This record gives sequence, C-alpha cells and structure tokens, in this order.
Amino acid sequence: MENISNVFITDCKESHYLKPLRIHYTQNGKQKMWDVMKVHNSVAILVYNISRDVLVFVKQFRPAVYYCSVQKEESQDDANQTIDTSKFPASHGITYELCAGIIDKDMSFQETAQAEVLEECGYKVPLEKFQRITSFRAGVGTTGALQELYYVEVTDDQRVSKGGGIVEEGELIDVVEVPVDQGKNLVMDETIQKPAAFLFALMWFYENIRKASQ
Ligand SMILES: Nc1ncnc2c1ncn2[C@@H]1O[C@H](COP(=O)(O)OP(=O)(O)O[C@H]2O[C@H](CO)[C@@H](O)[C@H](O)[C@H]2O)[C@@H](O)[C@H]1O
Ligand SMILES: [Mg+2]
Repeated sequence: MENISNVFITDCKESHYLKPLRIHYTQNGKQKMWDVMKVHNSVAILVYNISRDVLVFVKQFRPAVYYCSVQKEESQDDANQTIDTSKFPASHGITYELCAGIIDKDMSFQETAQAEVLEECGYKVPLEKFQRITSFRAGVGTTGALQELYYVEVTDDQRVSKGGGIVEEGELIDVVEVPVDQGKNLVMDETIQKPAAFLFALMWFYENIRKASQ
C-alpha cells in the first residue's frame, strides 16, 4: 500500500466523481455567487465484530489527503507539479476510516452499506442487520453531499473473504481490527489521519453500545 511512486499533478478536465459548478443567487437583495463541487452521496458503516470484541476499520492511501499534507509543507503551483516521494512518503496520505462507499449505482444507502462491508471488510451480513444511526453533510463549504451512517454487528462466521476492496477497480484496502478497550484512544490520536465521521461514530459507539453493555 505504501509503495507509491511517480506522483504528478495535472488539472482535472472532466470526472465521473466530481464536477465544479458556480451557483449564482440573490440573498437579502444582494447578488452573490458560490463555487461548489458536485460529488456523490456516500454511506459509512461502523463495524463491530462481537465474536472477538474488536472494531473493524479500513486503512487506505488517500490521494487527496496526501496532496494536502504535501502542500502544507511545500508551496508550489496547484497543478503541473511532481511530488518527490523520497521526501514525502506515502504515509502522508494513509488514513484510518470507517468502511464506506459512494452511492454511484442504483442501490439504496443500506444496500450500498451491505455491499461495502462485503467488499472492503469481507463480511457477508443480512440487510436487516444494518442499523441506521443518522445522516449528516460530509462537507458544507465546497460540497454539501449527504453521508448516511450505519452500525452493524458481525461475527467471525460471517467472514467470507479478507476484504480489501475490489481489485479490478484498483482498490487497495487494509482491514484493521482495534480491540474495543483501545478504540476510544483513537478519537484524539492526531498521529492517525481520519475523517470527522470516524470520530463521531466512535463517540456514538462508546456512548450507546459499549456503555449500555457494561
Ligand atoms: N475521486 C475519485 N477519483 C478517482 N477514483 C475514485 C474517486 N472516488 C471514488 N473512486 C473510485 O471508486 C472506488 C470506490 O470508492 P468507494 O465507493 O469505496 O468510495 P470511497 O470510500 O473512496 O469514498 C466515500 O467515502 C468516503 C469516506 O466516508 C467519503 O469521504 C467520500 O466522500 C465518499 O466518496 C475507488 O476505489 C476508486 O476506484
Ligand atoms: Mg470506500
């Protein structure tokens, strides 16, 4: 996963995954504009393996995180640049996340959650086991995309593969198991790069599931 080389940045002329748009509007009689990014909605799933009392997360190389980490340390032009990977190793872009996926097929949030838990973590779980926690905006400045958050309890019997994502789509994902008595420490651990939904889901777990079962 950390074997990253030949990193160079170009402009993105068109994409299946994102589209920049400018919204013009009038507010209180004043003409305004806002630049936004149209992206897919997504689903994220907090996976709890009750057979071994571990939380199941995914670890992956995120180009966007890598890019922003590198930018912080070295100011260059946005595009048309080459990144020196001996100076900036892949670890700059490695994240811990909830199992998650974008809604880009004709599937519901819950069905997508079921598919992602199988593809990324290797557990085949019945649809009705997925408990919806809440939804929120994954971003509010440049994207307003919705993310639905689910919780699922899994057992070792349901593990049918190693997970790791869809190889044909280029996915390369490590499944990470964290013992429940250590998971809370991840919330404030700034040595690990992680999205806000990950923090929220952990807090929800220790407030609603772990606390209730103790
Ligand atoms: N921008 C992009 N450029 C090139 N290829 C891309 C791409 N986005 C997705 N892909 C391709 O689609 C595949 C599947 O991605 P997923 O459905 O697992 O979404 P992901 O977890 O990356 O992001 C989802 O979940 C995370 C975690 O919550 C959210 O932050 C995020 O908004 C949401 O899309 C990727 O492996 C890749 O091949
Ligand atoms: Mg994913």
